Amino acid sequence: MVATATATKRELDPAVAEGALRNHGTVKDIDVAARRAQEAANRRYDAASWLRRTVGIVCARDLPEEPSQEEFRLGLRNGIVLCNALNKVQPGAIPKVVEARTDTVMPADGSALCAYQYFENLRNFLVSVQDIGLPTFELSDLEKGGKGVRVVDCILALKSFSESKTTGRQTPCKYGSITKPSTSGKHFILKNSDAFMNKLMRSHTTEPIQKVLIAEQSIETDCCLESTEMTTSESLNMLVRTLLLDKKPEEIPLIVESLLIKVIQEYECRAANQHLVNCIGDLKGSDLFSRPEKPLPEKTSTSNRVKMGEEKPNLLKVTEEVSSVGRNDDCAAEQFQPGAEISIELQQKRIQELRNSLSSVKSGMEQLRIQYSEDFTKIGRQLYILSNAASGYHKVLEDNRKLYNQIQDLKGNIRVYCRVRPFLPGQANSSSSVAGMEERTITIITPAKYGKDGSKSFTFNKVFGPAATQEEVFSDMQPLIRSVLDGFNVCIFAYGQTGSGKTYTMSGPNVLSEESVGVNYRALNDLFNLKAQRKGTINYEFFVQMIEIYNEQVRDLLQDSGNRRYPFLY
Ligand SMILES: Nc1ncnc2c1ncn2[C@@H]1O[C@H](COP(=O)(O)OP(=O)(O)OP(=O)(O)O)[C@@H](O)[C@H]1O
Repeated sequence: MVATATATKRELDPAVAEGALRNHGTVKDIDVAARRAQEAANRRYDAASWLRRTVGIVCARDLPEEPSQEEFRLGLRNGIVLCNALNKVQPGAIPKVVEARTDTVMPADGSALCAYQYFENLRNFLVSVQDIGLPTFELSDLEKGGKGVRVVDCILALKSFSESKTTGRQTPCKYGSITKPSTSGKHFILKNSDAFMNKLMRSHTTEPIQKVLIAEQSIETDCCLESTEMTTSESLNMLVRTLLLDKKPEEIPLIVESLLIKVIQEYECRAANQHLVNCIGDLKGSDLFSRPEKPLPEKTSTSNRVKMGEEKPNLLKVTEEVSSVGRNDDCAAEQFQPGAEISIELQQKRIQELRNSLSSVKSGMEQLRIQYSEDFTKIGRQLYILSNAASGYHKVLEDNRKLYNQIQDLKGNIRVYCRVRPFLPGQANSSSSVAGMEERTITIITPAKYGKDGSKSFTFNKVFGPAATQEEVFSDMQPLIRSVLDGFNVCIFAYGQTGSGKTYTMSGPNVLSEESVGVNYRALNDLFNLKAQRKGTINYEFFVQMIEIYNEQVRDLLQDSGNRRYPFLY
């Protein structure tokens, strides 16, 4: 009980304990609080003592043997003692410890070092401790209002680890509270929680409430996490009971209403803070942990300006204070308005939609690019084939021309055909001098000589009888027309006595039809058709000349005036 009394004296103001006792009216409550405070103090002493032994009293000069909670925090907040202790336990765990300058005069709040210095130390310490697998704490736990119990737990776990290394036995860690510290949520929740409690204190400060809260805070910060949660619940119950204790029944609904309003405001503020933290975390990623933690706007500054002992028992004052808290909560109200949060969410949603659209457009463009690429490849292949075909076309054409004309030569360069015209009208009863016709031979009856009839046979390339059509006659000489366009000279002419049918064969009758047109028209028609067929490869020009040879005179039949006789003068 002596140790208990000492610890209680260090941790709890007697007035607080008295106030808690008076307001709660139960000895049991204060006993529990005192016991917890004693346990917390003992563990803190244990941790401080081990640290001093481990790093030496010179290094741990700022850490008393039996430090108060504040002394404990100030002695460790630069991280030098912690880092050195860890290096003793685990040599080389922290390669570089940022030491404090000896000429620096450390003020009461321990801010002699720059923030980054103790931040680097503490961060390196926490990372190393976490790597070992020991429980860690939050950086904010070494600030005012932080949960020092976590720091104590961490140090005692390190102590156990050190002892287990020394003895070679595995010592179960009984102080595990945070095996992997969160760098965002809990930290800010802690701040908000403090602000919330301060608001309540400021709004409803009566001496008993202050005392209860001070006792509760002292207990809360020095107990383990489970105990803390339980204590918070109990403190809220006590707070509410105390608040409503001396109130008239008709005042209670209004008080409860004002409390609920505050709770809602607090909740919204926390949600906004959490959302902002998440946004920053998304933007910076892991960079969040690598930078010094910057505390949120100190919402308790307003409440700190309110004197703790100031009594406002009047309900109107309470209500006014509640609303003034909402107004004066400057940073939170300005930075984390619900409207701003909605706007940010809306912008994020739109950005996401734009990203989705951009992604779909990109994929569409990529598909189009692939499709175009495939099409171009196909076209290229076809073009290559066509190019090869075009380059080989003239060669093939030449080969074809040569082969074709060789066939014509084999058929004979000079071909003679015989055509027998039918009897003209009015000659039906006349006797024919043709004795017989075969495909290539015609037999003519010769006049009687010396009283004896005779016949004579003639052979031609082909013999056409009276029934032969214009088309049949032309089909035998049609291949020669193509030879003209291959560069060969061709001559087709008719020979025979007057009235034998030369004009009819070469040109046709007086009244022309498709079937009756003669060789000239058909040949010209073929020439123009072949020219059209070879339009893309060969260009032909046609010239026509018509002459007459009569009585040893040559005349140009297409000359309308001037000299029509040979030699022609153009
Ligand atoms: N194969 C035929 N079928 C029907 N009628 C024909 C045929 N051959 C010639 N004739 C007719 O015979 C007549 C004489 O023919 P055509 O004028 O062609 O003879 P020609 O040899 O040109 O004579 P010329 O040397 O005097 O000019 C014409 O009336 C013609 O219509």
